[in-house]
Amino acid sequence: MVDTAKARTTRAFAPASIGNVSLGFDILGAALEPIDATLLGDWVEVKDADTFSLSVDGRFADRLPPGTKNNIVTRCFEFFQQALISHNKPSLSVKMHLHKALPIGSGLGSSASSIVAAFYALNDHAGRPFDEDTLLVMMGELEGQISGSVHYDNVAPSYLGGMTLMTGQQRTVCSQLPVFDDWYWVACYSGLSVSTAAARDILPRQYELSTTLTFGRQIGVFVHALHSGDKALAASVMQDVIAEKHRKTLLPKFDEARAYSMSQNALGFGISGSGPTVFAVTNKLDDAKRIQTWLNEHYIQNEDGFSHICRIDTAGTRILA
Ligand SMILES: Nc1ncnc2c1ncn2[C@@H]1O[C@H](COP(=O)(O)OP(=O)(O)OP(=O)(O)O)[C@@H](O)[C@H]1O
Ligand SMILES: N[C@@H](CCO)C(=O)O
Repeated sequence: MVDTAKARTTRAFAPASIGNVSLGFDILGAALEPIDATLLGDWVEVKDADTFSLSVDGRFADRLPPGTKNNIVTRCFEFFQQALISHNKPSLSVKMHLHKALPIGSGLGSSASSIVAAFYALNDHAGRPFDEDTLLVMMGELEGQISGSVHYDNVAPSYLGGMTLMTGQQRTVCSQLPVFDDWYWVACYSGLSVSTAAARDILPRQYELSTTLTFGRQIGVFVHALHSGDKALAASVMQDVIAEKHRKTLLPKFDEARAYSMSQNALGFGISGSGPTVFAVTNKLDDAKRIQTWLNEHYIQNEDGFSHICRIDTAGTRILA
């Protein structure tokens, strides 16, 4: 029996993220940190208890599928327990709580944020039996179960922070890239919900050779530009040749939002993950504020929508007091 007076609690926060970042479909992601210090992401608490339970709260908790079993956090717990058992480690006797701050199907890495916070909190509570790569592979597996395909471009930046490039390897699953700390990222969620699986289904199965050559060139040039500090060169290749023209049909006012942002000196503009959140990159706060105001007035479709001016979050998932 757990002595409730001595029950330990571990709480982890995992930030929102932009998957793809326009030029790196499925292989490039970035974590977001609002400049007004809003905690934009989910947090998960793990507490010693005799029997497992999951409670939820937060602005978007009522949009979660009903029932503990249907929440991805419960599946993370079951997966983690199984991993402990198969590595001959002591199993956990805990209950969990999810604070759901990110809207579901938003393009802000909502399921990834829950998954990453859950695994991080469980691992920390268990005395950190699993290393970074092992945890990341677990996170990718669970993200794949829920969105229909394994992609790390939300879980990796949310976990590790910064901008992450997936390597395709099981060890050193991703590399962290340098970021320009004077760039602002205006992220605007329209309030609609777009399922990642559906937004993947509308993409072509095959692409023209010229498109694949452009995709390869862009990612190579972008990584070089980040490492050499060439901001203009980096911005010049932030164009989506894979998903945008297909997915923007799901996003009312997308073309107008892009046109306005580019007219206000945006360095880049694109769909965050599978949408409907869009992002604009600027190097001046005034430009970011004008773009944010326009997006608030024209891109947001209902009362669920919101926007934030962000920097890249370099801390990633962290323990909350
Ligand atoms: N804790 C959770 N957080 C988010 N989605 C969850 C959670 N638990 C279960 N789900 C379900 O997982 C599915 C997630 O779908 P999807 O991958 O499209 O959304 P998402 O991860 O919120 O999207 P995005 O990455 O674009 O923010 C939804 O059907 C949702 O109901
Ligand atoms: N890379 C994924 C991210 C989903 O958030 C996609 O675009 O489908």
